Amino acid sequence: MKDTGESKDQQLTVALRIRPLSDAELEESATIVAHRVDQQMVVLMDPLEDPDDVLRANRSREKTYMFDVAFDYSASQEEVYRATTKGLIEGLISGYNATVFAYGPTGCGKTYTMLGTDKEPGIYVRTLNDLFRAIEETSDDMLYSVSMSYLEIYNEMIRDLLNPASGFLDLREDSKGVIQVAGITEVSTINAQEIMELLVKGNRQRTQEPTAANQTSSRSHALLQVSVKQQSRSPHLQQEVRFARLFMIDLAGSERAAQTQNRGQRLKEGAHINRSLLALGNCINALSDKNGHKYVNYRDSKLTRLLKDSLGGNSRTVMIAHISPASTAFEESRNTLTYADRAKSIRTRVKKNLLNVTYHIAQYTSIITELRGEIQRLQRKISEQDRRQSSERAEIRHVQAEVQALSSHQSRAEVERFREQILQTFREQMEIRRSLMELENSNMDLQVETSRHLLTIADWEQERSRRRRKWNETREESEGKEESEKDSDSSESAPETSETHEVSSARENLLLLMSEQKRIHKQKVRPEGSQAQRTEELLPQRVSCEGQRQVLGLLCKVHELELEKAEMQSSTLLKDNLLRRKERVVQRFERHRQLCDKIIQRQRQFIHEHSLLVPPQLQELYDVYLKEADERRLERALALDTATARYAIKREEIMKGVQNIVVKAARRRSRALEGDVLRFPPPSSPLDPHKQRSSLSLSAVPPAGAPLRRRQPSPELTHATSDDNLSSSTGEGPQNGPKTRTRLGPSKNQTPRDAKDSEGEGRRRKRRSRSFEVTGQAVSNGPIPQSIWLIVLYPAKEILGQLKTWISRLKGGRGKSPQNYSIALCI
Ligand SMILES: Nc1ncnc2c1ncn2[C@@H]1O[C@H](COP(=O)(O)OP(=O)(O)OP(=O)(O)O)[C@@H](O)[C@H]1O
Repeated sequence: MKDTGESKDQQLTVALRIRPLSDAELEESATIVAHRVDQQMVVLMDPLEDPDDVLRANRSREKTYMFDVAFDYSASQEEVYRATTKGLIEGLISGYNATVFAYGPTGCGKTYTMLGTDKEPGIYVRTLNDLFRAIEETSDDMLYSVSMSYLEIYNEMIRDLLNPASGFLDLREDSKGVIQVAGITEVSTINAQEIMELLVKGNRQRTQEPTAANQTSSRSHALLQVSVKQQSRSPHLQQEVRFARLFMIDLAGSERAAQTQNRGQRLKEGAHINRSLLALGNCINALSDKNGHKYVNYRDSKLTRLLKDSLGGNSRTVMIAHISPASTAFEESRNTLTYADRAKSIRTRVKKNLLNVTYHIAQYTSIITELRGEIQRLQRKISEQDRRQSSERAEIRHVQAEVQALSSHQSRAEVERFREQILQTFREQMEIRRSLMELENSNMDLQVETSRHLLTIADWEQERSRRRRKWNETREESEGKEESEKDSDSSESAPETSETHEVSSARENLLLLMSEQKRIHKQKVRPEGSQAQRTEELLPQRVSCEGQRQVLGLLCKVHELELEKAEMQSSTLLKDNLLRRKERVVQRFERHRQLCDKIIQRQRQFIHEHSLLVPPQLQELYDVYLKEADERRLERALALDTATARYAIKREEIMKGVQNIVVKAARRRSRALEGDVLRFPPPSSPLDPHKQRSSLSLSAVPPAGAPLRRRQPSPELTHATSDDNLSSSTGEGPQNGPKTRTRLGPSKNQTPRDAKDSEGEGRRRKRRSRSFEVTGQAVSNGPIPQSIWLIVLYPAKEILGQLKTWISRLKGGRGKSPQNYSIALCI
């Protein structure tokens, strides 16, 4: 705050108030020695002066005092207030400090003047009322702020009367030299009623004790401070902010011990009171020194320190001195009048406290300057932050680039690792596929071997049955003949029934082959936890990059094509195998046909050389047989053609199916790898022949059923393959009638075992050639043996025609019954 008001000296206003005689004074028959002569003059008469004293006859017993205003007992509170304090209010709201304090001996009416009674309120209430009234009158234009504090100095200690619990407070002097009470309660309000309540509350806290001089003697100095701040409501460059404070002080009264008859605490209180009042008197003396050189010791008491500004500083000050008119209080009245009279000469330098425009502009300029400086500082800070952020961003970009490069390197390494895994998986699948092919081939060979051994056993059993039957028939015939023939029959023994070494060896081999087949079947079962399965499970989780998906997708496509190629090679091999077997069958048939030709030629030769007659029934049977043989030969040839065609079609379908599966798997995998979601079908084993192949197994294992259909001959082909041997040996048992079977000799491709078997077969053939008989009855009643069908499958027409000829000759040549003819056919 800058004090721009011009200071001017102002004399301390001193008023004197003479209270009425008290009841006690009246009882003491005290006379009135203090008189108010006029509004300013007071006369004090010495009651001890003897009027009859001649020596002092020229001397006046009266002493006259002039004050700014004087009141006697008839003066009302209102008059006192108007004459002493009311004029301060205008100055207060204009920015002038003011002080009103009541001074005088105990019981002379100081508290009465300042505080008053409910009916006759004192200066406190009236001042506050007028202050708030003035504020209210000008509040439309001006903005006010009023605060109040209230304290007492008791035994040289300061107490906050608005908050006594705060304890004793200290005095501090601020930088401008103004005395402040540290920690004092300062209540801000513009409500007069509220401030009155605070005043009453504070007065209740003030220390008052009865003494002999005053039943309500104040034992402390009381200071009520009201601060007023005022400024115009309208914003204006010339706006002033005024600030002022008003002290209203009710001092404790000086007292004489004899008068108050105080003891103990009261006496101690009186001593403190007198000491502080003495300090105040000294200050007044000093301040009233006309030369103005006397030192003013404000620091002697807290009272004088607080009144420093009021007595000698920036304040309009009013001193209201109180005296008793009674003669008994003459000394105190005289002292009071003396001090009051001296105080009149005290001059203060009054200045208006205000914040004016100049101060505002300067302040704003200062603030603007400070703000500009702050803005520049912040701008510099922002620039530094920007530079730091840009450098950090560059660093981040650099780190990101490094991380990206590293991650790209890692990504490449990861893709390479995946590629290796996929390659390993495909290698594994290829190996598995090769193994499966080998197993299938081995299985087929085993089946051929098994069929061959079964055939050996069946032949032996058939032969055994035939021998038994023959032996039984011979025995029956022998029993029916004459006794003369008994000798020859008795020599015939039962046929051999024990197994040959060949048969027992076939049985042993059969067992071995069956166990081998079981082993192969187990090997075909999918091993658990293969690399392919693990890769299949991990790959979708690992692949996260689009590039990786594309690379791995292409890799999968390449290897799917590789597997497709392997599949086709496998199919080609199987086809070649089948062709080779068919070729062997054809070769066997061809050898059989040649053998039949040879037999028929020899039979013709035999019949011709021996001029044998063929029974008619046999001739008819031969005719029927030749006719049916021709038809069946054609049907067989047609069936073979149809079977071949069907096999080709089926093979084609299987190949297409395999290709479709391969293509679908490739598309699915490509979609999975290239699509948003890398979805693989539920894990399945590429080795499990009973499941669909997995996504990664590609064409390694065909779907269930397909390989079996492809690798097993069709029903039509069964007759032309190894199953032909099996069915011919087991499908038609010996009880169905005589059965001939053609066994082929060892071929170029035969193994030693095959050669051995062929030798056994040769021996059997010899045996059959000796004992095999075909009668017309047997041929006509029983089904046509397949072996005979095989014999006549490829005979030339000429041979058949010749056969008809000699059969017809047999029928009509010798006239014998057909039953009596038997033709031994060496097959
Ligand atoms: N002008 C007056 N008119 C009527 N009664 C008065 C007047 N002045 C004082 N009295 C009465 O005199 C008595 C003492 O007054 P008061 O307590 O105000 O004296 P005091 O100076 O404050 O004393 P102390 O210094 O001991 O506090 C009170 O009962 C008061 O009512």
